[in-house]
Amino acid sequence: MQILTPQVFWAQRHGEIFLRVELSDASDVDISLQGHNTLQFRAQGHGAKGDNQYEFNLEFLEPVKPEIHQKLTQRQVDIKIRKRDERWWERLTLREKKPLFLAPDFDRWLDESDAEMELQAKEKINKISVESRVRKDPYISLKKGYLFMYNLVQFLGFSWIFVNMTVRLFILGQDSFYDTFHTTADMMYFCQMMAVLEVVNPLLGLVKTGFFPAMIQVAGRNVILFVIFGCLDEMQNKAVVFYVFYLWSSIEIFRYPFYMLACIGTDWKPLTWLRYSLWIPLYPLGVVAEAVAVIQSLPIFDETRLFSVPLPSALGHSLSFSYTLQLYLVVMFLGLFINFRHLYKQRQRRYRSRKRKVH
Ligand SMILES: CCCCCCCCCCCCC/C=C/C(=O)SCCNC(=O)CCNC(=O)[C@H](O)C(C)(C)COP(=O)(O)OP(=O)(O)OC[C@H]1O[C@@H](n2cnc3c(N)ncnc32)[C@H](O)[C@@H]1OP(=O)(O)O
Repeated sequence: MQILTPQVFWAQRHGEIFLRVELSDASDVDISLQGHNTLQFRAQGHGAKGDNQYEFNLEFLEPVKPEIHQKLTQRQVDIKIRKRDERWWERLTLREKKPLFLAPDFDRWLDESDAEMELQAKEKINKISVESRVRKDPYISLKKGYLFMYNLVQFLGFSWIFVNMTVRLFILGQDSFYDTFHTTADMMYFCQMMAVLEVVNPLLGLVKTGFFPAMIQVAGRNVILFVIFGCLDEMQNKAVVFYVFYLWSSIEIFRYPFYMLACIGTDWKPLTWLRYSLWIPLYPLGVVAEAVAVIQSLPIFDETRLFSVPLPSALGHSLSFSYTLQLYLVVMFLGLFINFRHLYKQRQRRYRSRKRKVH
C-alpha cells in the first residue's frame, strides 16, 4: 500500500493550535508527540488519493504541551494542541518553508489582533459568570440607599454654604468675610457632625475609604470648627473663617455628587476629574488657612486661659492650651502629608485603571 500525505489545514490562537486533517472514515489513528515540538500523524482513511495509509510530521515553531485532543468525524480528523507558552506564532513550523500539504484553515483563521479581541471577550464572559456566581450581598440596596442619602444631604449642606458665601461676597465684598461664621456656622456644624459617619462607614465596610485618612480629615476639620472657631468668640469675626469655610465647601460640592453618582454606578468624567484634581491646590491652601486660624488663636487662649491645665504651684499657675495647639500645628502638616499622599495614590489608581480599561 502507498504511504501518502493528507491535506492539513491549520489555524492558531494565543494558546492553541488547530489542525484539520482532510481524511474521511479515518481509522487506526495514531497521533503522538516526539520531543517538545514534533507531531507525528498516521491513519488509515479516504483522502485525495482514495483509501490509503496517510501520514505526516510537523515540527512546530515552538514547544507545545504533551496532551493532544483529537476528534474523529466522518469527514475529517480535528486536532487541538496547546502551546507551552501562550504567545502568537509568526508561522506554524520551525522550517520557514511551508510544507506543501499545509494550508490555512480559513474557517477558523484569525489574525493576531482579532484573536486578542476574541480572548478579551472570552475573559469578559468568564468574569461575568464568576461574578454572577459570587453570592450577592442581600443588603446592597439598603447600603447604597443610605450612602446616596448621606451624600445628598452633605452635598445640599455644603452647596448651601458655598452659594450663601458666594452671593454675600458679590453683594458685600470683603465685608462679608467678617460675619461668615454667624451666617453659616449652624450649617457647617451640622455637616461636620454628619461627617463623623465618614469615619464610621469604612469601619462598617460600607465604603473602601481608608479609616485613617478619613479620621485625619474629619478630626482635623472638627478641631478647627468646634475648638478654634466654636469656643472662641474672638475668632468668629475674623476673615480666616471665610477662607477656611470656602476652601472646605469648594471641594465638597464636587466630592459628594461624585459619590452620589458612584452609588448609582455612574461616572461623569468632568466631575470625576474635578474630584480627583481640585484637592491638589485646595488641600494645601486649606491646611495653610487652618494653620493661620490656629496661630491667630494662640494669644487668645493664652489670655483667656481656656482649656489650660492647672499646674502645681511650684511649676506656675497653669499650662496654656496654646502649647497643645503649637504641637497640633506640627501634627497638622504631618496629616497634610499623609492625606496628600493618599489622595495622590487614589488619583493614580483611578486614572491608571481607566487607561487600562480603554486599551
Ligand atoms: C486630636 C485630633 C488629632 C487629629 C489630627 C489630624 C491632623 C489633621 C491635619 C489635616 C487637616 C485637614 C483638614 C482639611 C482641610 C480641607 O479639607 S481643605 C479642602 C480640600 N480638601 C480635600 O480635598 C479633601 C477632601 N476629602 C477627601 O477626599 C476624603 O475625606 C479623604 C478621606 C481624604 C479621601 O477620600 P477617599 O474616600 O479615601 O477616596 P475616594 O477615592 O474618594 O474613595 C474611595 C472609594 O470609596 C468610595 N466612597 C468613599 N466615600 C463614599 C461615600 N460617602 N459614598 C459612596 N462611596 C464612597 C469611592 O467611591 C471610592 O470607590 P472606588 O472608586 O470604587 O474605589
